Amino acid sequence: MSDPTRQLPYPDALDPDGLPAPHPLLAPVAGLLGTWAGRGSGEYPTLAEDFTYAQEVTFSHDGRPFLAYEARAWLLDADGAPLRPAARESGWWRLQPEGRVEALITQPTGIAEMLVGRADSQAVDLATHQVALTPTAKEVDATRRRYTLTDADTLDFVHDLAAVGRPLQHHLSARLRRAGTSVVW
Ligand code: HEM
Repeated sequence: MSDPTRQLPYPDALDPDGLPAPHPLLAPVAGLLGTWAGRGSGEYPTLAEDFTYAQEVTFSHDGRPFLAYEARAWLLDADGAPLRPAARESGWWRLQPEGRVEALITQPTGIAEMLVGRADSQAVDLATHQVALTPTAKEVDATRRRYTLTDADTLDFVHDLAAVGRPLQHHLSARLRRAGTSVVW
């Protein structure tokens, strides 16, 4: 039986100023470390209706040159109340010299994305390197993601999608606030 009070010898850190110190290659993405929450909206030409959603995103590290990434979203009704669980994903953002990023992100819908791109202290841009699909997953050809630190506590996110036979186009936009600041679901 595992003991829930047992401390991992190498816990993940959410705070860039805490211990372990972030690996130097994480410098361009240090501003992302922590938990973010907020709201977004989405659309796609195959969908009958646009939608609004809430999302929580966490970036952490264990001292090595990658971010652990986790995100979960749920749809909201017209009054802003939770409607049902939506997209979840988790993965690893591997930082390379000169702010180059290699990201691996998987979703429970059977989609595994490998993305490459660049980070500077203001923004991270990622675009598809490869997509792998389980046999029953929806067809996804490519995605493009931009994460912008509008200020130290505000993270804007835009996600474009080429899927189900449609060319790359807007799927999601969200504004997230650093947890502990004024979060609006
Ligand atoms: C915050 C994250 C996301 C939210 C809230 C979201 C929301 C939605 C919603 C509401 C739908 C309509 C189907 C349904 O009701 O489930 C949908 C469809 C879809 N989404 Fe997303 N999505 C997100 C992220 C993603 C990502 C990361 C991908 C791909 C890498 C993706 C790919 C798709 C595809 C392929 C469809 C199906 C389109 C179709 O069959 O017509 N979504 N999404």
